[in-house]
Amino acid sequence: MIQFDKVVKRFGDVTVLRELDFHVKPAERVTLIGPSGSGKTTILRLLMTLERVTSGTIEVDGQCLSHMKRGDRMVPADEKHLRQVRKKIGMVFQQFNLFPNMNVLRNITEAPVRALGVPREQAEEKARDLLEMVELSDKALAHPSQLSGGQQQRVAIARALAMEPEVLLLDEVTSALDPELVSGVQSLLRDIARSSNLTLLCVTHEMNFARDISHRVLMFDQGQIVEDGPPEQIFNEPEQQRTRDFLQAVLNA
Ligand SMILES: Nc1ncnc2c1ncn2[C@@H]1O[C@H](COP(=O)(O)OP(=O)(O)OP(=O)(O)O)[C@@H](O)[C@H]1O
Repeated sequence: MIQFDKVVKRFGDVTVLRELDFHVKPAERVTLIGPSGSGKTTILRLLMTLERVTSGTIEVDGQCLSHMKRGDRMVPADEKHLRQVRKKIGMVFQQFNLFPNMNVLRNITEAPVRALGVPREQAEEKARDLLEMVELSDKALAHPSQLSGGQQQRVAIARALAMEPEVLLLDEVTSALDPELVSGVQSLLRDIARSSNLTLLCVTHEMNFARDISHRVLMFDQGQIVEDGPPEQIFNEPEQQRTRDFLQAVLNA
C-alpha cells in the first residue's frame, strides 16, 4: 500500500532521510518511533505531498507521488495527479488544524463536498454518523474554540475519516492534549483502527499507544530504520543497542 524506495530528503545541507526503503501492506498498522529530529514527521509530510522527495520514489496504492505516466514516459506529477493520490490519504495532526471559522459539521463536510463532490446533505448525514462515533453528536454546531483539545482532536479524526481514506496518518495526535484527555483519544483511535481496514502510519512518543495500536514498529535514527519488528520484539526484546538506549531514555523521562 505504501512503498518508499531509496527516498532521500534534504533540507538545504541537512540530509533528513537517507536512502530510506520500507513497505507497508494494506490494512497494516505501523508505528514510527525514534529520537526527536530523526525524520518521522518528514515521512508523513512527504506522504501528504506537503514536501517533495529530493530523490527516490514513494508509491501509495501503486501510484507514484512524484511522477505520473504520460504515454510511455514518466513525467513530474501535476496538481491533478497529486489531488488524485491525496484522496486516498487522511492525516490527523498534533495541533488539530481545524478551520476556526467553521462549525464542527462544516469542518467535517467541507472536504468531501469540495474535493469529492459529495452532495452536502449526504456529507452531513455521514458527518453526523462520525460525530456519533467520536461521541460528539451534541457539538455539531459548535465552533472549534468552544471545544476542549480532546474534543477538537475527535473532530479532526472524524474529519479525516469523512474522506474515506485508505491510509490514515497520525502525527503525535495526543502530544498537545492535557494528560487527562490522552487516554480517551487513544482508545478511540485504537477502536477505529481495530474495527477497520485502514492502513495506518503513526508517529508517537507514547510507547504504550504504539504497543497497543501497531502490528509493526519501526525504530528510526538519523533518517534510517535501525530496527523493524512486531511490538513485542521492539519493546520486550529489542535487538539493537540504539533501540534499547532510546526506550530506556523514553521510559525514564
Ligand atoms: N521545512 C524544514 N526546513 C528545514 N529543516 C527541516 C524542515 N522540516 C524538518 N526539518 C528538519 O528535519 C529534521 C527531521 O525533522 P522531523 O520533524 O521529521 O523529525 P521527527 O523525528 O518527527 O522529530 P520529532 O519527534 O521531534 O517530531 C529535523 O532536524 C528538522 O529540523
